[in-house]
Amino acid sequence: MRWISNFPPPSKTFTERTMARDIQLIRILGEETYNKISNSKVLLVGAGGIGCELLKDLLLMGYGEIHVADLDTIDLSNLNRQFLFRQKDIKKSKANTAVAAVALFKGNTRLEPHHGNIMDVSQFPLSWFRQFDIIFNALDNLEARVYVNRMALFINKPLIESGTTGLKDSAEEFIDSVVEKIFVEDIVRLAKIDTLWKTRQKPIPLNYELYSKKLKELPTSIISDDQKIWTTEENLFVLIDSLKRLQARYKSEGVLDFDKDDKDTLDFVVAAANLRSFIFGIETKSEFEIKQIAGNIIPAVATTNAIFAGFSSLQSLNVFSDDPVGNSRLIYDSEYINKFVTQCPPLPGNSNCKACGIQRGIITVPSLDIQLGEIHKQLLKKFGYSDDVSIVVGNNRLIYDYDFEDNLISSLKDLTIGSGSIFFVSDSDDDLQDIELYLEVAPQETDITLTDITIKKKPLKKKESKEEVTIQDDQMEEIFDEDEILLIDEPAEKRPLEIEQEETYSKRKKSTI
Ligand SMILES: Nc1ncnc2c1ncn2[C@@H]1O[C@H](COP(=O)(O)OP(=O)(O)OP(=O)(O)O)[C@@H](O)[C@H]1O
Ligand SMILES: [Zn+2]
Repeated sequence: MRWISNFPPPSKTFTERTMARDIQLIRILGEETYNKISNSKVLLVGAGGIGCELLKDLLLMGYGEIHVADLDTIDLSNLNRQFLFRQKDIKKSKANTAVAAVALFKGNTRLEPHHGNIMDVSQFPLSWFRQFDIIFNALDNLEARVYVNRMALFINKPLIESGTTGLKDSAEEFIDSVVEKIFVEDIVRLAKIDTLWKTRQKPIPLNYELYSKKLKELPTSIISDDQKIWTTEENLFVLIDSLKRLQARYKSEGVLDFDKDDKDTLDFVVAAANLRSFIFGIETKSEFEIKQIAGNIIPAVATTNAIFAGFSSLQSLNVFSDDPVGNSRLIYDSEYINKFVTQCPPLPGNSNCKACGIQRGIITVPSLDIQLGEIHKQLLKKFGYSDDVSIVVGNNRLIYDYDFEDNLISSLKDLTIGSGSIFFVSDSDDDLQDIELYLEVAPQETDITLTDITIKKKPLKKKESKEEVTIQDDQMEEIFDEDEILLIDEPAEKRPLEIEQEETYSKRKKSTI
């Protein structure tokens, strides 16, 4: 990137720094996009691993206003990757702390933290979401993700989604090379960096040759002794044995997740952790003790979070382009061993999908004294449904269908339906598409209003044929040139367990919203 060398040297004051950054941004983005970004207001949901990265990225891109929402407080276990937080911040609100932490480099951006659950309708009603031009998800659970996605669909705002999970799986083809790499080569390299060991004990690489000679003499019974603190050779023995067991299971079961109650995965974690402790002069522990610690492990990789937060922020540039949807890309880890990421165009909606297969709109009422019957009448009139519809509110609470008219004379208040309730209307004749409506109360209005949407006819059901989303091979491209980002320098071959990989991949495609 040549422009860096032309760029003025680091300046001292806040204003100087901010100005310098803006000049840099204009050079990169062009004045038009720069202006659009600096006049945009965005919402970041989640201030965890990805959220901290994303907040930094969005600030550096020069967004005009950023709101950060998170329900949680900071935990000790967050500090390894949620780099905006320090020890002194433990127990404080993530949203408030993240916003305070970036004050030094926030430039001209206005920031607002919100400590709360994004699914809390009283704190975050739909009308609150409307103020934003773009919404970024940096969440760790499906429920909240699906919820924010729905809100974005109700108000037709762009949502940029991101997520990462732990380490990539590899075939673990060669146990020896795994042990050599992790416990010998990497340690030799680390030990050479003198500055790291000024105040700490230097790690000692594992003498693999020496210990591996002793392995044959060991009884397999040690594996079941979870109270004993294993010796170094016992740990190596368990590591190799568990790797073999895991390898065998991988062939039939595919990718295995760590589970503290799964002996094979626990043995591997205990042995690997103890060997590492031995190398670094840390006290080793029994399997029983490690089981308790490892039960809380969060498999998160800081660099992966940083990379995907980067993609997420860059994707937002498409919002300002002339074809936001057409230019957007799904970016995910590559199936190829020497590529880090792959991209493809956004997947088309699936008419069987609860998230994207239905129409969404807003129903506005002047007050909660309105009777359900009036809403029912408006629904039929506006959308053309026959009388035979069913109306469900929230999580599966049926409030009306053809044979259940009792509630029509009740007010919304009496039915305990309030602002933020979601109505799901389906055509019992299966003729017209289903619709989901978000209820808003607007005292300034005099009548019930319904969003202008055209309800289409339902496609005729093919017999049990599920719609499948497939991506053409030529739609997928590798995102970078090989020499730009090459994490592992092996030829571009498919991994040996190609078939399992392919299956996991197609499952993922189908589950993408
Ligand atoms: N309903 C919700 N409302 C607001 N914030 C939420 C909600 N659900 C989850 N969060 C927040 O989302 C954040 C998710 O961050 P977390 O670090 O757990 O996952 P991540 O960003 O995917 O990164 P990592 O993979 O490093 O764990 C958490 O700080 C959590 O409090
Ligand atoms: Zn969908």
